[in-house]
Amino acid sequence: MATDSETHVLDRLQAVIDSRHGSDPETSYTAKLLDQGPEKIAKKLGEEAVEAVIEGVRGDTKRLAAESADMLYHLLVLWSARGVRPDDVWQALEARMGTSGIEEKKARKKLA
Ligand SMILES: N=c1c2ncn([C@@H]3O[C@H](COP(=O)(O)OP(=O)(O)OP(=O)(O)O)[C@@H](O)[C@H]3O)c2ncn1[C@@H]1O[C@H](COP(=O)(O)O)[C@@H](O)[C@H]1O
Repeated sequence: MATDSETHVLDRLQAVIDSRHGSDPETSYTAKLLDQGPEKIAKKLGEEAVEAVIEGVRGDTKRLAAESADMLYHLLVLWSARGVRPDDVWQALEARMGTSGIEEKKARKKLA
């Protein structure tokens, strides 16, 4: 069985988020978000993404890292609300490894 240090923090965070379905929104921010539904969570993710973009443009690396963490947390909450499994995303990324970004772009155009 994998220990905490062997399991990626995103997978551990996803497990905590998943466990918050049905928890008290007064004591859990995740439960509060999940109660509000995927549309509200997606809107919140958009706001967090904009904050990360702003720090990316400003170039403050510490603030960019902090805003990136906020953004990733909200993305994981959205995955949980919509039933996307992190492994699905990791597999999509794995499948693209070894192909260039340009090839990936051409493949997407063919699918469209
Ligand atoms: N990683 C996070 C995390 N990142 C950001 N946030 C929260 O996201 C919110 C973003 O701040 P904002 O100012 O944008 O929003 P806000 O004004 O607080 O909230 P809104 O009313 O606008 O929605 C803050 O309240 C942060 O605390 C997080 N809340 C929880 N987690 C993780 O989720 C776990 C479970 O949290 P609970 O469900 O709260 O127990 C925690 O142990 C953490 O590991």
